[in-house]
Amino acid sequence: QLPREGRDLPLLPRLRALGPGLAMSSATGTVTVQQPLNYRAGARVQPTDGGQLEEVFEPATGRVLCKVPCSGEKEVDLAVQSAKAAFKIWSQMSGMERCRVMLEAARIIREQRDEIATMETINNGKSIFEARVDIDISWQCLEYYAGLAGSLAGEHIQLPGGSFGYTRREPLGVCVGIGAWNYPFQIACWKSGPALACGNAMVFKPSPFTPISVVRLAEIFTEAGVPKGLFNVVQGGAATGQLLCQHPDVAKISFTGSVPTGMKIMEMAAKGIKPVTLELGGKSPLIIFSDADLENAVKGALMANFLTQGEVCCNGTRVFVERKILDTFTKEVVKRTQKIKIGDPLLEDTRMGALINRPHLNRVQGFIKQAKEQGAEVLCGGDLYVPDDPKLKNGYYMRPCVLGNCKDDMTCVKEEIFGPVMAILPFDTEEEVLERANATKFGLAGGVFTRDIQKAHRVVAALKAGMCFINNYNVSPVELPFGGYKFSGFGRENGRAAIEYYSQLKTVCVEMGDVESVF
Ligand SMILES: NC(=O)c1ccc[n+]([C@@H]2O[C@H](COP(=O)([O-])OP(=O)(O)OC[C@H]3O[C@@H](n4cnc5c(N)ncnc54)[C@H](O)[C@@H]3O)[C@@H](O)[C@H]2O)c1
Ligand SMILES: C[N+](C)(C)CCCC=O
Repeated sequence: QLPREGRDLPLLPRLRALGPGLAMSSATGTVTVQQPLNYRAGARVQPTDGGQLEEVFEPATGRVLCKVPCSGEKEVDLAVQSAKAAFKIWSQMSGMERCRVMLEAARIIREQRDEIATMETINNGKSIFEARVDIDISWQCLEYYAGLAGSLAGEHIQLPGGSFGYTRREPLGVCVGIGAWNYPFQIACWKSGPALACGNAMVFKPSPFTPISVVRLAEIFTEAGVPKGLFNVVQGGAATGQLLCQHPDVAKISFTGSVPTGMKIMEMAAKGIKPVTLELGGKSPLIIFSDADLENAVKGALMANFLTQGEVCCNGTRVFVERKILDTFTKEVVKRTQKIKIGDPLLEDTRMGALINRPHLNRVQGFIKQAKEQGAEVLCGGDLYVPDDPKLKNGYYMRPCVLGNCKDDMTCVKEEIFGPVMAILPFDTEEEVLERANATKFGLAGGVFTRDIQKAHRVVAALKAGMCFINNYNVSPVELPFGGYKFSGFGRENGRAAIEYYSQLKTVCVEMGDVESVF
């Protein structure tokens, strides 16, 4: 374990300290994590009151990477106090000063992209190919908000008699970020980017399944020059998350996770009148019209379903296909799905790694079993996959699955599976498909493939979803706001819109004449 602050160590020893060879040469099945994974006041620390130990797995092998103590009340309070102290300094800096520090953080992430991606792959199980993209999106996010930091401004409003008013966009204070396990590093950047740009401090709690990479982000912020304590990490599960949400000095909660947990977060936030951002689950529709470019539509359907082993909130898992092209489209989708290379996620040519853990893999398998019982036809995949490499035999792999003969009332069509399972549903008319696409409690995303430009815009305008794609799916430029309708949550991440959710507006009314009193 490293008692010293991360920033005092040169790069290579720091990477090695995470485990033998967690550098570019890391191989699946070789890493163990020894350093503390809490981060407070600019350094890795052991929690003062770390209770229950959570085992953290390497999904590719089923090995235990480390055991992480869950933070209790005292540690949570120390992290919040550390953030509070740093907030006093950071919130007084100009936007341009914050911009420079954040740009430096983005630069370091970019420079260390491969090492961070390796760490993410080892802990999450997604392919290294995808993890690198996640890290690219992460530094781009910090770069984007660094750029906005210097331009945050209020407005001046002229009033009668020379009086005037103006508005100031002010930070909220200590923001809490709570993350899911599918995009651990990226989620932390999507939250800390706008939060820090607006002048806030943050305490972040990653999922107990993926506690590792976000601590590296904390170190990078410190190296880049943020005040010590501006970005802290506490580890733990629901109990630690509750302590954070209920802490009286926390001004805002930004949550990414499931709908049931989102409801609990909102209840806790309501008791403290704290603003919340909720990035929740989905069961999004992808509509393929018969005039679509078939090649692009097929590629789009795979992008909409199989990134990160299907563990993606905005996945277009209900693929509505115009009946005229149902057979051609389905045949092609099945053919390409069967070709997806599954296996060791650190190998360059792997395109699907391992699911997050054994219980989740079993849950996904349960959905497939139920789909069959309800009359769906497994057109390909859905079974467990055991790689030839003996070190991977206890990993959490399955073959990506395409379901045919699906009906709207089947569980596999109604519920978020959060695994590599695509449901294909035929449709006949635009009106019908829109009705069916919107018949869900969720509203995170949606997509349409067509060559008819008017139809494309008409359809996305009618979709009740926060993030819509025309002729593509699951691309995520950081400039575009991302977030849900209905049970998929509210608030936005990315884009200028996120600034609204990490700042508050103060209005100042200035009298230039005498007071005209009514008394
Ligand atoms: N909309 C988005 O941007 C987005 C992105 C990624 C994942 N998700 C959703 O996340 C879900 C999968 O993630 P998950 O399984 O980690 O979700 P989850 O709700 O189980 O956990 C999310 C986080 O909340 C914490 N938590 C759990 N109970 C809590 C409580 N009572 N109080 C405070 N914190 C608590 C967990 O420890 C974890 O850090 C899926 O539904 C997926 O769609 C949404
Ligand atoms: C980067 N993606 C693919 C748009 C995923 C965003 C986060 C959702 O789980």
